[in-house]
Amino acid sequence: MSTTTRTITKQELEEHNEDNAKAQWIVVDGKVYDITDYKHEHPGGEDILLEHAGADASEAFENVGHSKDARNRLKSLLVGELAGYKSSSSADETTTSSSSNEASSDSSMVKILLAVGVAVVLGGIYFTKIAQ
Ligand code: HEM
Repeated sequence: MSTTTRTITKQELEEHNEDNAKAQWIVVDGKVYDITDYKHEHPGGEDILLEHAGADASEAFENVGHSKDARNRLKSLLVGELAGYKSSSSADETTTSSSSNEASSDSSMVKILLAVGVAVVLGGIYFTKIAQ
C-alpha cells in the first residue's frame, strides 16, 4: 500500500532532480509527483519534464493548458505533499478553502462591530446637537 499523504521536505524534493538516477519528482500545486516512469510516456516529451525535476513546475504545467486527462494522470503519480508550500499564483485568493472562510468571517465580524461603533458615535453626536 502506498502512503499518499506523506509530507516531503524541500530538501528531499531537490534531491530528486534530473541528476538522480533512481527517481525524479516534480511539484504541481504543492503536491509532489513521481515522473520516473511517466517521463517516457509524456506527450510533451521527456526533456521538458526533466527540466523541472526536483522543482516546482506549477506555472509551466498551467501554461500548457493540460487537459483533464493530464490532471487525472497526475493523481496516479502522487508521492505526497510538499512541506510548507505556498502557492506562487493568485489562484488561492479566488478559490476559498474552509479555513480562509473562517478567517474572512472573523474579519467581517470586525467590520460589523466597527460599523455599529461608528453608527453609535454619529447617533450620539446627532442627538447632542438636537438637544442643544
Ligand atoms: C507529471 C506531470 C505532467 C503530466 C501528467 C503531463 C501530462 C500530459 C499529457 C497527458 C499531455 C497530452 C495533452 C493533454 O492531455 O493535455 C501533455 C502534453 C504536454 N505537456 Fe505535459 N504533463 C506533465 C507535466 C508537464 C510539464 C511540467 C510541462 C512543462 C512545460 C509539460 C509540457 C507539456 C507540453 C508542451 C505538452 C504538449 C505536447 C504537444 O501537444 O505536442 N507537461 N502532458
